[in-house]
Amino acid sequence: MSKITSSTLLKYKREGRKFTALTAYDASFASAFDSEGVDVLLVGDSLGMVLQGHDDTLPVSTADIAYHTRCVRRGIERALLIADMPFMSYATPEQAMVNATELMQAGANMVKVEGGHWLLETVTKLTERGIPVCAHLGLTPQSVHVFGGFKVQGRDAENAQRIIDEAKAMEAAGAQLLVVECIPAPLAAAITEALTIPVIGIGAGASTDGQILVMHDVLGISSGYIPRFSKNYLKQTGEIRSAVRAYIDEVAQGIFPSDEHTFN
Ligand SMILES: Nc1nc(=O)c2c([nH]1)NC[C@@H]1CN(c3ccc(C(=O)N[C@@H](CCC(=O)O)C(=O)O)cc3)CN21
Ligand SMILES: CC(C)C(=O)C(=O)O
Ligand SMILES: [Mg+2]
Repeated sequence: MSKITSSTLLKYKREGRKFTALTAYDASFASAFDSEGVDVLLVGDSLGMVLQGHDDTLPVSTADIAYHTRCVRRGIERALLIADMPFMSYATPEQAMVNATELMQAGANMVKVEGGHWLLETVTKLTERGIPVCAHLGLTPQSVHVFGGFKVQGRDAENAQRIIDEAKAMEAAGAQLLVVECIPAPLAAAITEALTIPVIGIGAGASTDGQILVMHDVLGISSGYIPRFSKNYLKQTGEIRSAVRAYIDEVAQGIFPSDEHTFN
């Protein structure tokens, strides 16, 4: 079984084959998701909320992400493994290089960073030095206190255009993947079409190249924030592996996300 790389995902995009991503934080879930065929696993800083019980992702450290990345790495045979860089761990290019190195050496294949124009130099420097980067635009949860809540982004024309410009600039700077979170579906569709690199959506409609969800939402065990765009697949299947297969199948067939999981 050949490993998924950024080239594989680029090929999927060209072929119009939708791919699936899930968060994972330990070896057992990672192995189950990987063996059922999830293409991308993310050690998300969402672990600050779903594992640690915080109200946001800001308390998460690079050491936390590195620990869970080492755990998830041991459960993977096929999937691409992305590690989130936590809040303030990439505030300068120098900090980014030190902390991204820690995550790559913990077993990540790629690191993910939240932000737009201010982050371009960092994306270029990481990529030049051999660290693949996934960019993250739209609702970037590390900025929740700037946004004033977990709110849909890019609703007005000016902000929508800024996000499109930032997406193109991220690709030009060397980003190999892009996550767009909580933006109107037409905006996500425009970004997906404008970029060569694959775009993964969460709360961004059905037109992106791939979909990602937080595993606790898919398995119906989140408390507190349960985003409207997520779907509990355990409820309809009753078994974890079947739930994951249902998620993969619905993404592949374009059934998920439907209108009820989409902002317009
Ligand atoms: N369990 C879980 N699932 C996630 O998807 C997730 C996390 N945790 N933690 C980190 C971030 C935070 N995220 C969130 C959390 C809440 C909303 C939310 O409540 N959104 C409103 C939209 C409000 C509006 O219309 O502007 C919603 O109804 O979904 C969205 C993203 C996404 N990520
Ligand atoms: C929701 C995804 C994209 C994420 O960044 C996380 O889980 O931290
Ligand atoms: Mg994250």
